[in-house]
Amino acid sequence: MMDRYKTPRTKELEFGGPLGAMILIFLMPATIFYLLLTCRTEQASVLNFPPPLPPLSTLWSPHTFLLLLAWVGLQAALYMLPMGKVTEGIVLRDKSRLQYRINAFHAMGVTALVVGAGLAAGLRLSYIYDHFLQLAFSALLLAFGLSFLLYFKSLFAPETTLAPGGNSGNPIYDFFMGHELNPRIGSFDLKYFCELRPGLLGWALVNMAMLMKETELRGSPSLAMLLVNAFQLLYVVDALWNEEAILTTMDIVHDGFGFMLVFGDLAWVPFTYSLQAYFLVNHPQKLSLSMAVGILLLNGLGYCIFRSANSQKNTFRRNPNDPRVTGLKTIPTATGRRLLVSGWWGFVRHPNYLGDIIMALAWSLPCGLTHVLPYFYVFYFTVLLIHREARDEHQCLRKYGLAWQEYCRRVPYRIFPYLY
Ligand SMILES: NC(=O)C1=CN([C@@H]2O[C@H](COP(=O)(O)OP(=O)(O)OC[C@H]3O[C@@H](n4cnc5c(N)ncnc54)[C@H](OP(=O)(O)O)[C@@H]3O)[C@@H](O)[C@H]2O)C=CC1
Ligand SMILES: CC(C)=CCC[C@@H](C)[C@H]1CC=C2C3=C(CC[C@@]21C)[C@@]1(C)CC[C@H](O)C(C)(C)[C@@H]1CC3
Repeated sequence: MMDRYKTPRTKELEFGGPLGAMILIFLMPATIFYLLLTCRTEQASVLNFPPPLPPLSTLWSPHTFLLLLAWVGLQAALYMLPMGKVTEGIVLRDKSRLQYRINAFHAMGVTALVVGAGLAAGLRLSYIYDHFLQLAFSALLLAFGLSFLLYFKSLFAPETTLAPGGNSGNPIYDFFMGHELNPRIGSFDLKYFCELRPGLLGWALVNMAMLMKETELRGSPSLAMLLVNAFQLLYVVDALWNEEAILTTMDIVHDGFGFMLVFGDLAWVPFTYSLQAYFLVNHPQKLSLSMAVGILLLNGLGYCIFRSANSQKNTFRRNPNDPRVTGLKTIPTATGRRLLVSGWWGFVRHPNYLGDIIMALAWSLPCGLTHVLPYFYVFYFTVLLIHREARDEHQCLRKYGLAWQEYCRRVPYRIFPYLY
């Protein structure tokens, strides 16, 4: 009976299959250290050979590792507190639905109070800047450790609970993509927890630490640093406020919880997304008021597109009869669900990605035009979203068939109008 709910073998492998997965398992950590080490040099030039990696005895610090564990522990404790509502995820293969607690925004409020109290008591956040490489190394160890434990756990998981994207039978590929879809310890959902809390809040905390360090060095924070902090904090707050929307993303619905997401959430996000702020500590930039206003407007434009496109689709998916979306044109599909073909989703096929990429540019511009390094996020993110868009199109074509082809005919551009 349960056999028909078994997750089928993953046939179409992504990221270049096991070899691609193996390369990424080495490349992702190497990229973090390359970026951080280059950023610490005076020239911060991508043309120079990167400085050598410090010896392991310098990178490993039990103190920073314990601090990292304490941070993740605090977030885990806040996740378990019975505050906020409980909601249901999408219907799973075996027709069940998992329950999720929606309290990331509350967790952020409590975290802000804890950090605020710490600062009042003399806590030096600039410790994070001073021990940035050690912290990144600790996060790397934590991510590898958790990924191995998750893969081991998945070997004993029922076949109905495996991830459609990470059940190839190749251990390296499945370790990377994630073998189990929603690994849980009791009601504690590890993927859902990691996706938003320790990494995203960690990113905001790292940015604030960079601002504190700059203030210690120069007496006051620069306009560029304030803009980077404000823009990225808005993005983090937005993600936590709209926590429920994450339950329908590819990461939660399709991808397992393996190295890609574990490392992405716990190490990649806090240590590469904060690169602009890290760069500004040692490479101060003069920003005129008119430039700052221009960048502010660009970020506002990106954010408006990102937020209204995401909200339009989420509102439509939750209730197609909601008055905010009833005026929009749609295409019926064989699944009974409809596709929007006007409004933001009639402009390009991924308007939310367009808004996100515009914001990415606004986050790097405060770092000036003299260095390429702080633009890493723009390059990486454009590649990530182009690849993600192709993965999503593939899944939508499978799901909606002819209706998807009709949508592509009526809305020909994927992300950038008239370009791509
Ligand atoms: N900062 C970061 O590092 C990252 C940020 N992001 C951001 O996360 C957000 C979510 O992105 P992501 O999860 O990739 O995907 P999307 O929110 O774009 O969701 C894609 C899904 O939307 C539905 N859909 C697509 N077209 C239509 C349409 N015309 N009408 C109605 N429904 C449609 C389909 O699912 P269905 O039909 O089943 O509902 C499709 O699978 C984005 O804003 C993205 O920019 C993403 C990755 C990394
Ligand atoms: C190959 C490689 C570099 C993989 C790592 C990718 C991950 C870093 C990203 C995959 C999807 C993500 C999402 C967010 C952060 C980055 C990762 C984990 C996200 C939490 C950022 C905030 C957004 O508002 C979001 C909640 C929509 C988003 C979800 C996807």
